[in-house]
Amino acid sequence: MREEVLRLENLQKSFGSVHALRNASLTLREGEVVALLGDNGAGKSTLIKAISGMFPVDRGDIYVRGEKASIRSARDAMDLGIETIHQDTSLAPDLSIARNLFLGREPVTLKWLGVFAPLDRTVLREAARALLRRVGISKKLDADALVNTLSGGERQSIAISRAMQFAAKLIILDEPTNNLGVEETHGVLRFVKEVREAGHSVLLITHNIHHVFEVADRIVVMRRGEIVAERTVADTDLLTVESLILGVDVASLLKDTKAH
Ligand SMILES: Nc1ncnc2c1ncn2[C@@H]1O[C@H](COP(=O)(O)OP(=O)(O)OP(=O)(O)O)[C@@H](O)[C@H]1O
Repeated sequence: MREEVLRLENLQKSFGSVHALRNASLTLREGEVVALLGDNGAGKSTLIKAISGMFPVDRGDIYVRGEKASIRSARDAMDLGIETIHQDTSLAPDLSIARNLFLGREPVTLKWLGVFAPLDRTVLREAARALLRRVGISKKLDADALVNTLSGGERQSIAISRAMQFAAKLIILDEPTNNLGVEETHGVLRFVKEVREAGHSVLLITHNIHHVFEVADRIVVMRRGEIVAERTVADTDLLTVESLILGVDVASLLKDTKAH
């Protein structure tokens, strides 16, 4: 069996009287794309915020590659190889696309005697162009353009490209194709597949079930803070997944609607 990348054991989180997470347990393995599904308010964002260090859980444990982890900040999560792209993702608006893609990890040139130059703009620009080509957004975007000149969808593509380029083990994508055009959406889905082939894992939150069937290996469904079902994509179908999300038998609902 493949190596375990992340294991959540009985996570609980309440906001006042709202139980956003109730004993949520989940395991993700190397090279696996898991789609986290659920209706509005099911607890998906709360779960990924707990994994990405945005707030602590009230109870429960998180294990990363078999070791119990204490994730108290986004930095802790990144140091453990977990990168999260949130819906309201933040880039540095006054810097270029190229700078944003490599923020904090700018390529350096090895000078003779082993001295590193602080930032090689030529290498940076070329690496940025190659990355934009891979995501399929190179036609429209110039690596030197400032991020504050981009649309919301374009910014999302840049943030996703950055995470996919650098994430060590696990990438969490929160509604990654929201606001994206057709070409950008295909670029992101293709990139998710590539990331899996390279042995990384992806936790994908989306309301688009068609995307789930295109890229995910496994589906995990949440309702009212609980994980209520897990299925491999190969062993399920659209109607079953919709029924699990809503907690009703969608097939018989459709039959009843036709009968009336
Ligand atoms: N900071 C907060 N303060 C109070 N309640 C919160 C907070 N964050 C989430 N909740 C509540 O916790 C529950 C789960 O919310 P969460 O955002 O995790 O759901 P979700 O599955 O991500 O929903 P959506 O698909 O609409 O984004 C909801 O009832 C929500 O109102």
